[in-house]
Amino acid sequence: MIKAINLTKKFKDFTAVDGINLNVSAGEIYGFLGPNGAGKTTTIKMLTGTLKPTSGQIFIMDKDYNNYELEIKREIGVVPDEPKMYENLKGSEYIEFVMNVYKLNSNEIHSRFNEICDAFGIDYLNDYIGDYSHGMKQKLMVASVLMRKPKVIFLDEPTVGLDARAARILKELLQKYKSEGSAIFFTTHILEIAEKMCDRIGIIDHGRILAEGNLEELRSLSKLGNRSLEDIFLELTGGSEVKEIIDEL
Ligand SMILES: Nc1ncnc2c1ncn2[C@@H]1O[C@H](COP(=O)(O)OP(=O)(O)OP(=O)(O)O)[C@@H](O)[C@H]1O
Repeated sequence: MIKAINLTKKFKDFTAVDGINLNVSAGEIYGFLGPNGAGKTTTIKMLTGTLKPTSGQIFIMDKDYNNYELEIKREIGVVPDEPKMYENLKGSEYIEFVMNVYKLNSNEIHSRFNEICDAFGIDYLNDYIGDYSHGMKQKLMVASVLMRKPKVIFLDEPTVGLDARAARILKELLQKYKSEGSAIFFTTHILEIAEKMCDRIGIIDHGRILAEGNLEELRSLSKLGNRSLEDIFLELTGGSEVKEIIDEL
């Protein structure tokens, strides 16, 4: 469902993403981990068509971005790291706008949207988005994407700003969509979430994928043996000296 071949992004002479390959299937949750500045958001922006790759190819549902950009954008769901929404619209007007853009008018979509709002406790649709907190915007953004039940869903650090209940609901919803065949690609800094939710995990640093696989496969790559994802992550990304740094403080 999501395929990237030799994907590269350079900003002038700095290479932010360096020839990565990705393959995410239907019914799979793929977690993309990496330290700050590793290249996660740049990758997601390329996969979702908001940033043009310097080189490489992207296929979404077997369609090449170069030939089917609009069709792909119509099909995918994207929850960006910052919920950018029209601040001068009310929540209800924003949802009407999204429904018009995507030409959605079925009872099914309306009732799914209402169910997601109930689950998240979104009871502020009559207020202006400009007055929402980050978490309130994030929940509305997630609802506006998931109501469409996209077959391919990208989320950039989706739980940031969500309270524990909303984060739990989001995790459950993603599991449900996965079980119904969606391919889900998300970035996170919360290793516990990746450990619990992902079928496969890719660890990126300095624009390159250092390791990829399920937890067992990542463990077998680690010199440390049967360790947590946090240990593996720190070992691979050069953070294993953390303890020594703390000890010296
Ligand atoms: N438009 C840009 N122009 C120049 N450099 C950029 C641009 N966008 C990103 N970069 C650089 O590319 C690198 C990767 O950035 P990116 O935002 O993809 O990292 P990230 O893994 O998402 O980090 P974080 O976890 O901190 O969000 C960083 O060094 C960043 O400064």
